[in-house]
Amino acid sequence: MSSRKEILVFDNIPSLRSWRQQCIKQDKQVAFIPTMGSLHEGHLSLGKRRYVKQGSQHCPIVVVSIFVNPAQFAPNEDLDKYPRTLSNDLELLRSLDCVDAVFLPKVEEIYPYGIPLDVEKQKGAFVEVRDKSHQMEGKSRPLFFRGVSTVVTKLFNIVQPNCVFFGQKDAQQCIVIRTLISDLHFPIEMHVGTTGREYDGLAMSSRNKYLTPDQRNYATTLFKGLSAIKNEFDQGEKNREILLNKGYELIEKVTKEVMEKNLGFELKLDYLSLVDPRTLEELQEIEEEKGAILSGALYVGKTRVIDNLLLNCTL
Ligand SMILES: Nc1ncnc2c1ncn2[C@@H]1O[C@H](COP(=O)(O)OP(=O)(O)OP(=O)(O)O)[C@@H](O)[C@H]1O
Ligand SMILES: CC(C)(CO)[C@@H](O)C(=O)[O-]
Ligand code: BAL
Repeated sequence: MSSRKEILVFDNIPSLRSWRQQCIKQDKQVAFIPTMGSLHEGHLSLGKRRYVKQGSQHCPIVVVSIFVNPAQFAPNEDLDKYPRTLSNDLELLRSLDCVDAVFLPKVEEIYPYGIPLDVEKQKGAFVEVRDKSHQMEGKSRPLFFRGVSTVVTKLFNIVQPNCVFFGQKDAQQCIVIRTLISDLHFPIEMHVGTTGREYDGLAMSSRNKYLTPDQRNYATTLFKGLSAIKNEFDQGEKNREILLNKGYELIEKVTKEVMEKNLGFELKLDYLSLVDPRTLEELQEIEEEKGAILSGALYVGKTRVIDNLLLNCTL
């Protein structure tokens, strides 16, 4: 019978730090996967990818953090009801058999002055990645990337990882973090894992737990819209209007269907976006060699589903 690797659980900064010091003394490199918990296969694939690809010689130690970060939630968002499933998360991580430590910091330790969601009332140090945080997701969630950049900076300083793993599902987040690593001179190598999807294409996400069975059936609408656009791009179309119209048409058709069926919820498209992967500027025409990030957000009832597809580019 194979014995499972024990996972160390650190619930405060000093204990994590003193363990990390031991790793440094032993010259052991650390891989780090920050999460907000409520883990699913999408998260786990990030861990497996590190394990398989990097191999135990590169980063033999894997640390996962679970922290629902209040600073990235707007006052009208779902901080209070965000799924928290710690014992299940720990069990899933144990089943991976490649995670060495889990970091579970408390809100009071990460934000010693408290963290009111009203930004005017916040105190202390915050981190902004300007010019990469106001487009796409940032347009709908204006302080989201300030919250993400701040907590990721704090976590990087505490964990001191050699390499970090983020998911393509949050494409703009990957670009913001890459810029943060470079501009703040963190000696960290960043890796992006491809989006883990359900059998029907829906991007795995902790928030999918909010969906009722009827809503779940229609939650693939965004992915279908994005895929219709990508299909057109793959056949040679490069013009924004023609491309995006393919997506709008499909999403509008399904939106009407949901309304007519009177299912007790609505589909509401928040945005579709087609941007330059470096500048995040909206594109009128895609240049073959530069490619584009195609992304969007769709409300399925009150649940906001996001997704993206890369058109001839990487993150
Ligand atoms: N389907 C997925 N495939 C690959 N990586 C993912 C997937 N979903 C999330 N991740 C990545 O896992 C990390 C932690 O994400 P997080 O804990 O916010 O989960 P989430 O499912 O994205 O939650 P939410 O529903 O709040 O968006 C991030 O780097 C995120 O991009
Ligand atoms: C990177 C992150 C853990 C910061 O809270 C979060 O935004 C996420 O899970 O994608
Ligand atoms: N994965 C993104 C976390 C959030 O939407 O808050």
